[in-house]
Amino acid sequence: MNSSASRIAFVGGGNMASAIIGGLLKQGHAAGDIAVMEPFEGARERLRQHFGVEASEQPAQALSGAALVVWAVKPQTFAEAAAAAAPHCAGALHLSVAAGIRSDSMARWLGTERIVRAMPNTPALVGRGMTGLYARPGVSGEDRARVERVIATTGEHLWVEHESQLDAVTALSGSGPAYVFYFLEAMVAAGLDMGLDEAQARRLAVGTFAGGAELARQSEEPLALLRERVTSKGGTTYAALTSLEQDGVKAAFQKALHAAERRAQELGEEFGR
Ligand SMILES: NC(=O)C1=CN([C@@H]2O[C@H](COP(=O)(O)OP(=O)(O)OC[C@H]3O[C@@H](n4cnc5c(N)ncnc54)[C@H](O)[C@@H]3O)[C@@H](O)[C@H]2O)C=CC1
Ligand SMILES: O=C(O)[C@@H]1CCC=N1
Repeated sequence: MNSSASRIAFVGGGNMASAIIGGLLKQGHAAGDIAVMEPFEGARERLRQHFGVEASEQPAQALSGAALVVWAVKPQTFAEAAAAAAPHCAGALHLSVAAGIRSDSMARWLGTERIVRAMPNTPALVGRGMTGLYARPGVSGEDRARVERVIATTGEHLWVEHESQLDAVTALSGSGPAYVFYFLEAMVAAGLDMGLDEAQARRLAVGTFAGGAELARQSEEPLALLRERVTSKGGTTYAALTSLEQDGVKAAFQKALHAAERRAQELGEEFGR
């Protein structure tokens, strides 16, 4: 087992851990400096084959000597994983991607204040992630910079000042890719109804989302103005947007994000004890 300042251990080796490990390796981090604690043999084997990293169900093996421990387990299993892992990660900096689990709970379980929470999203898999970060008071600038270096391998990040804001980040960008896919599914289905084939409809819908998002990114103008520029008086866009408004889609969408935020709060309460 290695022991070095660049050694990173993951607790949980599923989707999010894989996205971050993929980003680290692409940026030149040595596979030999990454280890994963993962209870399922199938998942361990996939990690070894795919990334060439060490994977073990034994906390001591996976965690000892890690300078950074990344928590990528479900909120429901965090407490159980922490009980097994805590004795083996003394002196480490901790980074959690779990939705809802508060840093207060982590500090209690792990006996340290060196905790940063992150809320990434799955476009991290292709280097286009958007991650919100929160550092517990007292986390040093050096520790923040270390976390930034890891997260930067998966895309962009932004810091929030208050931990409660991470629940909003979770609702907006953490869950957000699912909303994008949901709208894409609806656009593709409509395209099929109107006589396009699946491949054509998918290409048009995905290209439009990517292009619209890029235009918004490069523009400093209000989003409403970008929308109005598409909307000719008495034209097709006007017809579509009027139909959406009549059906209360914008209000329903905002309500949906509040439901996600509430669920993040509940996860923290239910599984942070
Ligand atoms: N999937 C997503 O879009 C996002 C997920 N998250 C958060 O990331 C965390 C992980 O989510 P996913 O990677 O999607 O889940 P996942 O189910 O793909 O991965 C979780 C892994 O943890 C392992 N595990 C279960 N019990 C364990 C234990 N006691 N010790 C160590 N490992 C254990 C499981 O075998 C599994 O491989 C969650 O807390 C979720 O809230 C955050 C942002 C986005
Ligand atoms: O659905 C969830 O709970 C996780 C957190 C954000 C995205 N997936």
